[in-house]
Amino acid sequence: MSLRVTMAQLTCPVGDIEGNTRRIVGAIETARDREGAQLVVFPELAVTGYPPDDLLLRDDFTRAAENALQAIQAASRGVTAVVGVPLRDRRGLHNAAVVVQDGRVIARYAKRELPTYSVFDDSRHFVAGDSPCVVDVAGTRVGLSICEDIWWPTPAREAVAAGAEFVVNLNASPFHRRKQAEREAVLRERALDTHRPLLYVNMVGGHDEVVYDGGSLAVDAGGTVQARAPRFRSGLCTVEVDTDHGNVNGEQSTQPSEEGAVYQALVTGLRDYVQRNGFPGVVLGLSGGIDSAVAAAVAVDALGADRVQAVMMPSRYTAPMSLDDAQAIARMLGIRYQTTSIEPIFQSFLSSLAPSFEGLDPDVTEENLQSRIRGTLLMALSNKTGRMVLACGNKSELAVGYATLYGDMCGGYAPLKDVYKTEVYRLARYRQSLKPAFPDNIFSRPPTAELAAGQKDEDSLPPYPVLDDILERYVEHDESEALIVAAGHEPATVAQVTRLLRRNEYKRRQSAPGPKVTPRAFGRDRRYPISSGWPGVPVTS
Ligand SMILES: Nc1ncnc2c1ncn2[C@@H]1O[C@H](COP(=O)(O)OP(=O)(O)OC[C@H]2O[C@@H]([n+]3cccc(C(=O)O)c3)[C@H](O)[C@@H]2O)[C@@H](O)[C@H]1O
Ligand SMILES: Nc1ncnc2c1ncn2[C@@H]1O[C@H](COP(=O)(O)OP(=O)(O)OP(=O)(O)O)[C@@H](O)[C@H]1O
Ligand SMILES: NC(=O)CC[C@H](N)C(=O)O
Repeated sequence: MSLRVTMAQLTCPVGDIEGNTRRIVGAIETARDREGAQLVVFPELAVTGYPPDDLLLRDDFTRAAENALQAIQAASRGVTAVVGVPLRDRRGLHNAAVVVQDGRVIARYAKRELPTYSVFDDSRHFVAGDSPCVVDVAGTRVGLSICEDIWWPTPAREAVAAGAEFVVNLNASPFHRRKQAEREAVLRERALDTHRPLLYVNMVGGHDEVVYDGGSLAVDAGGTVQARAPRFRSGLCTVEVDTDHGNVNGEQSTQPSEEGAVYQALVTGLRDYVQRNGFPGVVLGLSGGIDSAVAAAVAVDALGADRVQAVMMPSRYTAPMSLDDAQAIARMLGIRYQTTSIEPIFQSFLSSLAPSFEGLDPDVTEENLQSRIRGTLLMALSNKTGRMVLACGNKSELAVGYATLYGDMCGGYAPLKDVYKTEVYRLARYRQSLKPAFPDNIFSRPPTAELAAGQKDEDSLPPYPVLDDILERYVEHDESEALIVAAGHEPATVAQVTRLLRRNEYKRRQSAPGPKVTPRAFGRDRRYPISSGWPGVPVTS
């Protein structure tokens, strides 16, 4: 027997039940009429988008999602579709999949493994299912599973024990570096365990702090990937599942490089944040440094050059080279560019504060004032034009608090929030290889905040390759300080970095959201207390 199945790799914005229903109905019709599909499989919670978070606590929301099934049901004449939707039964609310066939609902399946780690919070809203679900589609028995289910052995094993000839898996699986390889390894393990083909259908698009990268997969019973859908692009991917031989026939689309995937995740995250929140464009401070240069390139690739506005705001500390480089970046990217000196405002602030600061030496206070003046000017431009401000800081800076609250941290979205400084350089090189966007200077100049005379980042912080390695070990791998020292880092440097990391949780908590691209991002993913007595900070009460 063989079954023609369309993996509907859709974009499903959270809360847009009406729009998602339209997209699902359209995909069912196209899959049936154009692709000749007998079965169409959608991503996890395609009706509501994922994760709807506490919208799920509202009866009116879950009822609207359930009502949407009527239109989807009606569209299923002559075909079978598996659609992700929250469903309530007498046990509570489930993260469910509904099977519609020929205008009728023929089965309901409740997700069994509810992830409550990383960015996921399924147990907060859902009750876990406890049994497999196998449906008959044109004489072939198909087992159902939802996202996290496939990362564990039991759900697929039990579906096969209940007669499934292959298993479909509905996903809302967020991107991070090397995630696709992790998925392929898990699917291989599951196929080898069950001796059945598996179809893995993922979502596409940016939702606040996560990005779905698509890349739906079809794996044969021997665990070999036989079809790969494009990454970061919505569309239909149709495969033929041969259940007699445990084989799958489909197309292999070209996959991006590791750097290309991270860059596309940033572009997708920013584009969808701006679109879903209705901004006409973005505005950013362009300093001539590498962070704002890469943020500007991401914005151009996400929105088009005409929706990106850059402002150079020089002070007495701005080197002529910074002005030249900022102008060159703006010209190469083709974006609107203006120069607004902060000097008169800075001068006026200093005069107003002079009586209060009498007898006190200049310090970081005066540095931060410049940054806050820039933030204020950018917010004024935002208010006047409707364009959202981009915060251009990177993960290394945010980790150690090397950023100014209400200054360079000001903004609605931070595209580089989960990108270490060393990765910013790699992304800049990747982007430059596609189409020149930056003058060579930005690769060779030592990073500087230019908030004081002759300032360099490395005066305050360890060299970025050292800093980033310590951060990755501490943040992503939870390594102890002793382990990081044993890996070859200076004890004093490790102590400095981890102390700064712990002390700056308050700053990160006030930072703009940005797209997760590492296995552990600040924000929804890494949840640490702000006030904490661990380790060894005595609590005074
Ligand atoms: N636990 C806590 N909970 C809540 N609030 C807390 C807090 N601890 C301090 N604070 C508050 O935070 C303030 C300190 O934070 P903040 O004012 O940001 O200032 P701060 O962290 O002291 O300084 C900002 C640093 O970022 C550097 N930097 C690097 C690159 C670029 C830029 C730029 O701006 O372009 C800046 C700059 O050179 C400086 O070293 C304190 O004065 C206090 O008001
Ligand atoms: N002179 C300036 N004009 C406009 N914006 C600025 C200026 N200086 C700083 N900014 C803004 O503040 C942010 C933080 O500055 P920071 O120096 O950390 O980054 P950068 O200049 O982009 O890169 P680098 O760290 O490599 O110098 C910048 O990304 C930019 O958005
Ligand atoms: N929505 C989910 O259940 C996702 C969990 C899964 N392990 C993933 O990230 O791919």
